[in-house]
This record gives sequence, C-alpha cells and structure tokens, in this order.
Amino acid sequence: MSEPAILAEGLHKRYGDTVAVDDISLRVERGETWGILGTNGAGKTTTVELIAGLRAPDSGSVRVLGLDPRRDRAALRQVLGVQLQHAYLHGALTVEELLGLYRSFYPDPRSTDELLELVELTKQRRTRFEKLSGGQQQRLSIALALAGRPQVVILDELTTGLDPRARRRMWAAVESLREETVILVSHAMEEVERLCDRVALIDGGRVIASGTPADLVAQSGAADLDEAFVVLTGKELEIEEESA
Ligand SMILES: Nc1ncnc2c1ncn2[C@@H]1O[C@H](COP(=O)(O)OP(=O)(O)OP(=O)(O)O)[C@@H](O)[C@H]1O
Repeated sequence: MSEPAILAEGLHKRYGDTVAVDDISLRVERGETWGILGTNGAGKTTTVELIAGLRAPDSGSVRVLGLDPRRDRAALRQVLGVQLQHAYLHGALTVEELLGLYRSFYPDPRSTDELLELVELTKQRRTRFEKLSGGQQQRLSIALALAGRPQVVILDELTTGLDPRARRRMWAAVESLREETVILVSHAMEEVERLCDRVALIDGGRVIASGTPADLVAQSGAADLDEAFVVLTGKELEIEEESA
C-alpha cells in the first residue's frame, strides 16, 4: 500500500493531570475526507494539533505525507493547510491583505479572487479583519487554510457558528476538494454524513470506533449516525447553537 496521507501511531498527550489524548492511532489515505467526532473535551483539537505539529506528543509518532510535523516544519507548511478554532490574525489588516500575506508563503497559491469567491467574502475584500463578523472571520480562516493549495487540509469546527446559508457554502467548498485529504473536526452529524468518507469517534482521548458513517451505524445497531454516536459513547452530542 502506498504511504498514507496521515499516519498517527500511539499518540499520548496530557496537560498537567488531564489526559487529553490517550493512545490515538489513525491512518488516513490520500484523498479521503475524515470526520473527527466527539463531545466537548474528547481530545479532538489536541489530536489535530498533534497531527499539524502545533503540539508535541508526550509519546507516539505522526507522519503527514511522510513528513515529521515537528522536524520537517518548513516542508510541511507547503503541503498542509490548517484552520483552527481560534485564529489569531492582525485585526488592522484587510481581508485582501491577509490573503495576500498568506498567498506570499506559497509558490503557486490560489488567486485572491478564487479564495474570496470560495468563502463568499468578495464584498468584504477591503474590510479590516477586526470589523468582520465572527462567521466572516471564520470563513476567512478557511480561505487562508486553502491559500497554498494544500494536499492535506485540517478544518476544526468548519461551520460552528455559521448561518445555514454560509454552512452550505462551506460544505460546497469542502466538496470541491476532491484530490485533497481532509480532516474535519465536527459536532454536526449532518455535516459529517454529507462530507466524510470515514469517521473517527473520539471519547476520553481514545478512538472508540472508526469506519464509514454506514459502518458506524451498522456496528452500533442504530438507525442513524446521531443514534450511533449515543450508543457508542453513551453521550448526547451537544446541540449546536445557530448564530450568524
Ligand atoms: N492548553 C491546555 N491546557 C490544559 N488543558 C487543556 C488544554 N487544551 C485542552 N485541554 C484539556 O484537554 C482535554 C481535551 O481537549 P480538546 O480541546 O483536545 O478537546 P476537544 O474534543 O477538541 O473539545 P471541544 O469540542 O470542546 O473543542 C480537555 O479536558 C481540555 O480541557
């Protein structure tokens, strides 16, 4: 089998007394879209931060396209795009300036117009980051993650806080990433069912089930993915608040 896009083996990470990631292994093939599902505090963000090299594991190993995220940082930056839950961007810069800055890091970036269209921010191109709504800031962070035509894309809470229209737009943007490998951290079953080839269900820092959405439903004897989640974790997923 060819080298996978992401190979994580035996990852552990604790913060003081809190075990955030407790022996997580994942193998993601190139071109797959994976959903990482779990309740608040399950260890999803820490897992993707370990994959992106933003944190060092206490033990275990990660390879992304064969690269070590901590040792091969410069090479990884060229092939990995990351949208994190909380983006810290310079508030005084405009949408256009931030896109220009990110595009300058890559040899063959997507055009500014393409990125603006992808996340529907064309009208806001001259708006300062600090003047954007929360949803618009989030959409910009997705455009920034895609600026360098990354082969592997990590999206943490793609659509949390977006209104239904913006949510559908972001889904279409992810669906347009056919060649790319995508990791989508999510709370939204509908999103995962629609976009993901495979799902890893994380609870208490462990992968408690993984497979296609249909596999998880079959494994758990549930009627749908929502119910499968409850059966497999014994917990309800938080109801997402809808705000613009
Ligand atoms: N920087 C940190 N310092 C201390 N504890 C942390 C830190 N980051 C996360 N944790 C703790 O580690 C555990 C896993 O957190 P993590 O953010 O990875 O979960 P999550 O599944 O992404 O949750 P959420 O859905 O709320 O974003 C939680 O108990 C959290 O409180």
